[in-house]
Amino acid sequence: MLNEQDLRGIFIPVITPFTPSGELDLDSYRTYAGHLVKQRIQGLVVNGTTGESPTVTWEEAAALLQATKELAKGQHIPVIMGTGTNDTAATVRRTEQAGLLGADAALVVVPYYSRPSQAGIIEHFRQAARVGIPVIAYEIPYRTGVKVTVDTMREILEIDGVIGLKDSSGGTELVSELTRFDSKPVLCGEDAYFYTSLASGASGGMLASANVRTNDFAEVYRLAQSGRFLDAKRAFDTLLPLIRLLFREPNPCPVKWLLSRQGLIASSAVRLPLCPITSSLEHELAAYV
Ligand SMILES: O=C(O)C1=N[C@H](C(=O)O)C[C@H](O)C1
Repeated sequence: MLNEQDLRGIFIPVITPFTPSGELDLDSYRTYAGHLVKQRIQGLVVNGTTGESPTVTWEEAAALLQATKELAKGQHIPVIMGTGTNDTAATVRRTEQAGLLGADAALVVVPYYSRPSQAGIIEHFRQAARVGIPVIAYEIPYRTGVKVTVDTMREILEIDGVIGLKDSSGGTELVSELTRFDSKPVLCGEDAYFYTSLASGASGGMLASANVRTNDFAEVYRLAQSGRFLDAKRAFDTLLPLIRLLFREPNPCPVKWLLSRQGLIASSAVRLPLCPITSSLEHELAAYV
């Protein structure tokens, strides 16, 4: 199981490879994730946004978790599983199942679509944390449709069993306010803000773009951790053009295209409503193959 102290460094939200006809491609997954576990990373996240959780079935996610656990075991890399939905009871059930399947922690997104009150959001996390496996809260208002305030997030982080936050709020208010008072760890989940978040108190990142040039992201983290912020910024600046391309069209379509061109997965297929990337983006991304 993961604890607060382990929530530092680079965590990779994995993609879910499909065959061109849309079936789960576990052979590709093993090649790709087998490559990732040899990089300078501190954890893997299955069934996150990058893993196309809205269109991956729970049975497929369970198969991915099992494959990931097998690959990560030898390297002692923890595996986190996305279990959050917009239904508290379903989230609790999934978090229980993730624990039984051997996940080291659950990533629980702020409940989306129904736009609950701040009190409802706190209660959602309280119930998920009661399951007994470590919970990482995930704030991503541009996807959920509801914004968690700093005070609410402070309360969520005080819940026993919640070990930290993945912050994709697209700013530095949460990370800088929360870490001012010795809070539980905050990981950056907004790739273009990675350096700024580290400089504002983040303890690492959970970053889709770190699927590519993984060790360069690890180096940005290492430099920031050793207090070499100018060097960290310079290193991060070299990654920014790639990050911008990877988020020009919906994540994870560009990342999958690049991984398939690098030969790590057999196909860049995505499930609708996600679409293959445009040829103009392909053209620009080709420089990173
Ligand atoms: O899957 C994730 O975890 C991430 N999802 C974000 C998103 O697609 O909105 C991006 C972040 O890099 C990691």
